[in-house]
Amino acid sequence: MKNITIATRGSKLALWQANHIRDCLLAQYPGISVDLLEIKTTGDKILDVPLAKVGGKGLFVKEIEEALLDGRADLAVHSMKDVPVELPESLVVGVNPKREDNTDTLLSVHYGSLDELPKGAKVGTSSLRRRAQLLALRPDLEVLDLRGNVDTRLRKLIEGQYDAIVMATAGIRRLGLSAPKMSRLAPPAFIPAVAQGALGIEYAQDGPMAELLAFLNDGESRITVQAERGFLTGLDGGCQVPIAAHATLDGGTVTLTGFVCDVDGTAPIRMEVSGPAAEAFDLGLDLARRVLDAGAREILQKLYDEA
Ligand SMILES: NCc1[nH]cc(CCC(=O)O)c1CC(=O)O
Repeated sequence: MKNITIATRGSKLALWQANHIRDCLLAQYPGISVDLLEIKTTGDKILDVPLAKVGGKGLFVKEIEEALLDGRADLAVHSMKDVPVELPESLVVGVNPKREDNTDTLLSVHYGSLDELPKGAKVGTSSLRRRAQLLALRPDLEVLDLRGNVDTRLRKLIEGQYDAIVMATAGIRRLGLSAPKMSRLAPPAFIPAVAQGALGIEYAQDGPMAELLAFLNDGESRITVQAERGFLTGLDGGCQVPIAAHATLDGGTVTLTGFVCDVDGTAPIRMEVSGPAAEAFDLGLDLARRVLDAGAREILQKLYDEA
């Protein structure tokens, strides 16, 4: 193939990620050309409603998958965190490039850590997972909605609408963003979202992309993402519920921590499992079953009924 088209969202982060993969392709295959096709997704259009209330899975990928299915694009670069567990039948996310730091970061103008925030401080995030874990650690905080692209969120912080905001460390690093004070919110106290920090490349299963893109896959990233997505699959959860997971790989053994709690941070359920890397996805499914039996079933049912 001489010309390759990458479908991507138009946000700064999405464009950085698509351009990163474009650069990798150009370096690997001198002489090819790579174009970006920018696509506006439902998630990009609905900016005034908290994501948890918009509902539905795959808000950031559906229109992009349509471009893959009708041949307008050859591949799509996604934040793996935004990719639902169910894909259209003929498409696969067959490649996970090397993963960035998967933690969250607290950004603030005045406060260098969660402990330093004054009583009742306003913290911005629209993620139920971040909200719940913030409240579990600091029940006094006032957690407020915060939508928009990564740079919009940072602007709202600097303007003084919030005492602090929480964003994925990966997005901050990729865009080279900073705030006067930054501190990492990391496991075991603060568990990341499933697949946070990972990219996923989606393409038609039967086409030439699998072979062409194979060099971009990172084995360790693929395995940790598989374990975490197994957990998400077993919980039948989208990003609209407080679900968190964190996998690590040591030799051939993957260790997965799974976490579910109520939206106010109460009734936390945290469990861990270890097993062979080759069974990463099934380990995640197993852990989900155990977490459901330990009380997560009631928590999630309540949230889905309200949605
Ligand atoms: N839902 C938006 C989204 N999807 C992926 C990232 C961050 C980058 C990543 O996790 O790879 C973000 C922004 C954020 O959560 O702060």
